[in-house]
Amino acid sequence: MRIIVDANVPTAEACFGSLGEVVSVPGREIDVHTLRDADALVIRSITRLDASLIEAALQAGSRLRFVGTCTIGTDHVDQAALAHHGIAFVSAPGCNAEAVVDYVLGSLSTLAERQGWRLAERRVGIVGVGNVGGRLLGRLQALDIECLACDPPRAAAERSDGFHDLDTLIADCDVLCLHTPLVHEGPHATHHLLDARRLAELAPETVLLNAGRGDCVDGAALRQRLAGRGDLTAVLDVWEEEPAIDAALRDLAEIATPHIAGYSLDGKLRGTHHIYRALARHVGLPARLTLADLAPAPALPALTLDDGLATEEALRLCMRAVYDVRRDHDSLWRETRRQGLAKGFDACRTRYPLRREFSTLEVTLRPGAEELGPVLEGAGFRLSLA
Ligand SMILES: NC(=O)c1ccc[n+]([C@@H]2O[C@H](COP(=O)([O-])OP(=O)(O)OC[C@H]3O[C@@H](n4cnc5c(N)ncnc54)[C@H](O)[C@@H]3O)[C@@H](O)[C@H]2O)c1
Ligand SMILES: O=C(O)[C@H](O)[C@H](O)COP(=O)(O)O
Repeated sequence: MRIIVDANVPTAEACFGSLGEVVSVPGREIDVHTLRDADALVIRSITRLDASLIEAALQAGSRLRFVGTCTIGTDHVDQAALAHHGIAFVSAPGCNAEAVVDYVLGSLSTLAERQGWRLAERRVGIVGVGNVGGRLLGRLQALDIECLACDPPRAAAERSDGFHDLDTLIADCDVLCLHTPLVHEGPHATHHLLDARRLAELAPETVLLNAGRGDCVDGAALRQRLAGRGDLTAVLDVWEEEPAIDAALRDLAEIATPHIAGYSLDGKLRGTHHIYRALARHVGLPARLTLADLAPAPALPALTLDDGLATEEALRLCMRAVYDVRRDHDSLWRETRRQGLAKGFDACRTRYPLRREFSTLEVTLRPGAEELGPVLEGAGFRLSLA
């Protein structure tokens, strides 16, 4: 069996090598020629697998029977076209959700420090309360931060009154976090969910964070609002037209990163392992590797805190010890200037430094520092007492 795997999938050979011959190809270069000799395809979100590519590959003699994406998002794959041709499709729901939540907490904590406010004073609106948004809600509530949730599909399916509509979040929240999938059609379409009208309605000083998909926000309208009134703070991880992003919007965003919110090693390995198990099942072979076999021990497994740190200071210190979002902002800035927008954006992603999740760090509290426990645990760290 010939398995084409995106070159940005870690541990590909270790996992898929036991199931067949692995051919590594950069995700943006996977085309009809690559697929002609493929039995299985393992991708990430940058490979656009549309109906015309699938049909061209099959007409060229491809034996493709399985497609797996090691990602949460699936908008890059025409699932109906795959089903039409009897090709199995599997994605990895939730695989990097914890990493996205780490990114959001790290970004908010950085803004709070720069702009002189406290996280606990802000009301956060979460749009899209699935694997990512649901975990974010849980961690923010554990930090005693007031949250409003907006998820019309869930509200309808669960007949719950725990959800609010988007306009309520826009009117009542200081921070708006977008974690919606990209959906083009239907009653809950998300393309330009934040359009010019809604962007104009955001109150001055609002923080708008998008870690869902770039097309969920009208980028040109956001650019105009930021350039014109200059009274919003934007945190953007995802962009329209990736990798050729809007340079002016990059410059106006307070935190601008190259679609890496979910790029923890842990998240990538969960995605790879999920697809490895699915492909093994598909071909009737055993999947002997466990997730624990793939993940190395963290470089920073533990740290100890003494008495004397203010709560938000301690939180920021622990977060940055594991993951500092400012590094990704700086690298997007540097590489897109040095190499041009598209090349620089992709370079940041393909050469992404090893990043672990907050839960890989054990924080030991010395006597006198015990009161930091609930907040650190709420943020996702493991705790022990000295
Ligand atoms: N930036 C990154 O690195 C990164 C990483 C992972 C996922 N993502 C993106 O985030 C999206 C969400 O991830 P997830 O794991 O939470 O997915 P999920 O499918 O578990 O949850 C998505 C939620 O959004 C809700 N939703 C759908 N349409 C909506 C609308 N119009 N308004 C409000 N809510 C709506 C759904 O009901 C669902 O509960 C993914 O589809 C992916 O595109 C980005
Ligand atoms: O949907 C996802 O899981 C994320 O957006 C994913 O982390 C994006 O990374 P990529 O697939 O582009 O490498």
